[in-house]
Amino acid sequence: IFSHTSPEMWFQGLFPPSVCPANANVDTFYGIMFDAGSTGTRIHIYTFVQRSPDQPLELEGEIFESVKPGLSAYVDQPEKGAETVRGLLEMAEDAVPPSHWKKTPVVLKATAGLRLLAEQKAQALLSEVREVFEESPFLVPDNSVSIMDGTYEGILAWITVNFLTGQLYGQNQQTFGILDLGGASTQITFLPHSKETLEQTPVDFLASFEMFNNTYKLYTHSYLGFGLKAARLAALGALEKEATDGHMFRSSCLPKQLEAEWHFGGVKYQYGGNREGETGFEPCYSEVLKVVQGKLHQPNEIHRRSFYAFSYYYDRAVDTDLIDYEKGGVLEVRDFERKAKEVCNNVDSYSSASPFLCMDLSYIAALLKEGFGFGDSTLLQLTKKVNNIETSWTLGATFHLLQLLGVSH
Ligand SMILES: Nc1nc2c(ncn2[C@@H]2O[C@H](COP(=O)(O)OP(=O)(O)O)[C@@H](O)[C@H]2O)c(=O)[nH]1
Ligand SMILES: [Ca+2]
Repeated sequence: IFSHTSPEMWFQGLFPPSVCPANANVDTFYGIMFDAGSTGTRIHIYTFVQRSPDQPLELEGEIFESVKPGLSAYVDQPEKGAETVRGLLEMAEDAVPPSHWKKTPVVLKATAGLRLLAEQKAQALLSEVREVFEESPFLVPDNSVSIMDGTYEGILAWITVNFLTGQLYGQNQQTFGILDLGGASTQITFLPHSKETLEQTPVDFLASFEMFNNTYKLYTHSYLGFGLKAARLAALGALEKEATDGHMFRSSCLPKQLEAEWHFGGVKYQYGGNREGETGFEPCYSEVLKVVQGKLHQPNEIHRRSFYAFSYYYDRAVDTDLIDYEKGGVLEVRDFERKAKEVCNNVDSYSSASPFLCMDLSYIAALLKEGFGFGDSTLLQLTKKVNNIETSWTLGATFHLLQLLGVSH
């Protein structure tokens, strides 16, 4: 069982852990979780304290660092890919005191970028990372380097957000759903309240999960190929074509005169604007609509649940001043469409930002409305951090890991 650091412990941050008066009699634990995402690799080093054996572990803080590109960009240089992990792991040697190295578990979970690679190439990358782990001074549990099932990606992010917002313990539990938009896949997860949802949902969209002495039966799904960057390729038609070399993929979502190239998942793509044809919101929206229309399950109950949205939902909302980078904010689904219109109908005045801004916003609007079936006025809480901890599946995964290792229960 876990709980938040209590407010009266505010003074802890002022002292190094070893001399902090509050730490005189407490045990400190660390957990290292790597997120090998499609666009980058990130290390999350969590610190937990246990004040006495019969008290729950408390999450004390997080150290976070990241590198780009992700492991999948090293598809043909697995050793070089693993070196990026080694660099981040060296940071952990500074963050965790040497006396704790041997009992601090280190785990890496890869998501959609590696799911999309040929099995053999993905395994070669993972086995190089495994070697880096074995050479480190940390505890390497069985199966510590793997590709995570998409179902867990959603569940664990749901655990993180609901833990950080205090919904998993105490009275008045009112859980939030989560929307995660990665580079290569996207997840939707919520706790259904209505019997209809449970009855009308295909079984592979429901998953039971045990955490903090509770069993949660969640609606969750990870859509592979529906992440923001994968959707760009789908909208450009670059996924249907076998040979991408030398071919110019054009879209009405891009600035008319643009011609450029882009590397994703180890492949080079050339793309450009619709020199002769139409541009602007209308044609762009119908392009991105084709990517999502009729392809996603639409649970009715989402109209009555509240959702937290992060990752690319957050990043694009920041890019277009819909929310503040530090504070995040609350948006309606229609705000993304409104912004998409504004940007797409004036692409040239936004060309200093990413040339994909119009396409990305249009895709987000289409995904929310036509993909998941959200209403225009559904409220989304855009959040990057809660209590200074990243809203990422990695925290949920670390809880799960410590539970498995018997550090907590
Ligand atoms: N809040 C938050 N966002 C993150 C973190 N790590 C990655 N992201 C976001 O995740 C998005 C990229 O998705 P990625 O994980 O690379 O692709 P995936 O493999 O398809 O999930 C970007 O919007 C990043 O800003 C994190 O620790 N915290
Ligand atoms: Ca991710």
